[in-house]
Amino acid sequence: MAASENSSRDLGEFSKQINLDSVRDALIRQEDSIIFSLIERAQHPYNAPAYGNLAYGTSLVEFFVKEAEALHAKAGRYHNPEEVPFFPEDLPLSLIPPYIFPPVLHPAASSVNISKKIWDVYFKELLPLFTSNGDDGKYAPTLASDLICLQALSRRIHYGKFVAEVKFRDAPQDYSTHIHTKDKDALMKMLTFERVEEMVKKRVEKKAKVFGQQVTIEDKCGEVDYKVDPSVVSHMYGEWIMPLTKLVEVEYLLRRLD
Ligand SMILES: C=C(O[C@@H]1C=C(C(=O)O)C=C[C@H]1O)C(=O)O
Repeated sequence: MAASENSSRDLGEFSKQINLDSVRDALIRQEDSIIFSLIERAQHPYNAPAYGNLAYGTSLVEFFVKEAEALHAKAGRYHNPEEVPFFPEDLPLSLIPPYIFPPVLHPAASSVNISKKIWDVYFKELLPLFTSNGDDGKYAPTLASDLICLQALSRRIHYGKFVAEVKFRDAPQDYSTHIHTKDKDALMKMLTFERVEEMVKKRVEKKAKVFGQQVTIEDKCGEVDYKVDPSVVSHMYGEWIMPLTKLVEVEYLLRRLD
């Protein structure tokens, strides 16, 4: 649909329809993208030369992601408030007319960007957990898979802005008290649902089992070999993906009354 086709009435209606169930459904759907992206990347070993500095001070991965983001920017990817680039500096303008996304978020949302943290966590913590040691020399498909992983993780983690918005709308007075006093701990406590987090960890472990097994015509008995260790996926969610999503929620809420 072109920009001119989304009427302001439709945009307003959509903005009102979003609720905690719908944002949680979106997060559940994004689990599939994240797990499939990890499975794709795990086909290759760690491939250290893709991440080391090249002679002129950058790395192959930085070059690859910057160039890819420039192309995606031209195609309008970053008009979408769900998409946050890793290298926002000097991105080219979009060549296509903007699609007008429903104005769900507070305008200060655009200043919430934890891409650098996500980048560091992905390369320092996550990648070594689900790839084998070694170097197969196939850096182009390796980096293409890294890009998909990074984008899926970033979209999920920055989606915390939408989660925070619906939580704020459900209890504006309670959140406002802690926003005024900039009480990050109190905000973190209010937005945390441990029971939901336990369900997320169990579900992603199950999805990693279902999506990551060798499918054969004959039924096989005995040990199943998974493409990515399901307990590692659950661990990643518990240690990094959910905490970073909550960090985005807190950062968004702190700016919600600006
Ligand atoms: C995203 C939410 O906020 C928090 C973060 C969660 C997550 O990242 O999956 C889950 C539960 C909450 O502690 C939510 O309430 O659904």
